[in-house]
Amino acid sequence: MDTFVSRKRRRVSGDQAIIERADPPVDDDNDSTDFKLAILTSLYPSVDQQILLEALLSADGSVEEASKSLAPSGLPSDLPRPPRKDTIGYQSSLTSFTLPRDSKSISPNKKRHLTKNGKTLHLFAPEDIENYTPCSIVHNFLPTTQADAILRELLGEAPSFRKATFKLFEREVSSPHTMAFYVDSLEEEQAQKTDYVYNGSRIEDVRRSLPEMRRVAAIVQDAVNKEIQRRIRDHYPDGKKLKYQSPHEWRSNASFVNCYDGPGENVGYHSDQLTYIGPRAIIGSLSLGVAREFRVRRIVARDDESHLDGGHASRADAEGQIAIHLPHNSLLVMHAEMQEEWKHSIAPSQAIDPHPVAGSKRINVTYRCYKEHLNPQWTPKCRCNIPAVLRCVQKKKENRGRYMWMCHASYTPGQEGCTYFQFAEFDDDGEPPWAKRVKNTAMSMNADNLVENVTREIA
Ligand SMILES: O=C(O)CCC(=O)C(=O)O
Ligand SMILES: [Fe+2]
Repeated sequence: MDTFVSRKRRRVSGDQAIIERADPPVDDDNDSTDFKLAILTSLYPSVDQQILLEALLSADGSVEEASKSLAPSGLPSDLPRPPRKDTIGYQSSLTSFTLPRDSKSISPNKKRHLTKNGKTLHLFAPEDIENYTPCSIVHNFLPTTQADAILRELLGEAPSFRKATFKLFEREVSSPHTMAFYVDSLEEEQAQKTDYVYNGSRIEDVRRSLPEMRRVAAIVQDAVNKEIQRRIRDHYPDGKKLKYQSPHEWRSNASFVNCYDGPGENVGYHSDQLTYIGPRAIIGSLSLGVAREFRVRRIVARDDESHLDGGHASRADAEGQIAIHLPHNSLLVMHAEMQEEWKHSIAPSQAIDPHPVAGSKRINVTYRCYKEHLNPQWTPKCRCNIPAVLRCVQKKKENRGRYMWMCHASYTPGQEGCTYFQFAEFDDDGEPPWAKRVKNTAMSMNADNLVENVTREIA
């Protein structure tokens, strides 16, 4: 699972070599509100995020105080509770929203605030979603029987899913939902267990993709490649792929499967980790079972006031929270501009409509394309001798969009690490300087295998 919380990084003083600066020009305050909210969410999974946020604000940002105010009765009595709506088929907080007639051609990159007074814009129609967010959606994606088949297959797995845990100042905190990680081959399974590092630790429970997951992966792959081409043609400047976006076919070779059991389970605002999927990554995300709300919001640099419209708009309006309704059997494609420029979450809900097969559960499969040249055997290691994490500067205007390799501990709460930092270089196709070497090695290994097989056959 990706890091879905962040924290204030420790600052270390003193001169350092350029490649190991203690104070990289990055996101020093990296969304501490999101982080605090994630802690509160993990402590009070069934309490609405809005209520948690109110508690946090009333407590001047102190998680401890906010937690105290929430603890005795479960809910502070003077906090507003969002109204309950009993709309059939939708999460309760979803409301219909009519966009202006001329809205179709507005690119999501245009600086126009769609949300006002911090309100959430709710989108349902595919054309609105692709025009106003970095995502596109395909409803009724699989034949009905196949959607049910993969849902049943994964519901069979879900009881053994685990919450992602992370250490926070000597305390273990867990994500308010469960998940598991799947890869296609035995070789990949072994490499994942021994080489790959996520939030500073290795994943012990790496699973092999199940038969229906594999069949669906092939369909997802075709659909994602089509959606990528359509996006490039219809939405990107001059109909060209973005800088750092891969020109190669998108291939699904790993997936995280998430399970949200009941309305309270959720995942806080985050961007997916780029370490193994690279810059301008694309993710295919299949939703099954209970319909839930996927929220996205733009990342606004902390020192960038330009979005604030001369003081007339708030930061919340500049971030522009948008809710995308994800019904059963829908494929959401997170396009190349998503992870670097936007954050996403699954919001806790007040009420859900039970699904005939899944009951109270939503299952989500995020199909990912792990890059061979980002296998940890090739990427930089920090001074703790752990593969460095790849991050993109999001919150500081000055270096926004630049990539960097850094010690994982800088972003893992409660963990001590080193101060390793290095700007990451990629060519226009998102390939690091060592990519050619990786290709040559792979080619010579294939040639060796071929010779070995032929020799064996002759003998
Ligand atoms: O459940 C979802 O739709 C999103 C999950 C997610 O963001 C993730 O796995 O990184
Ligand atoms: Fe994610």
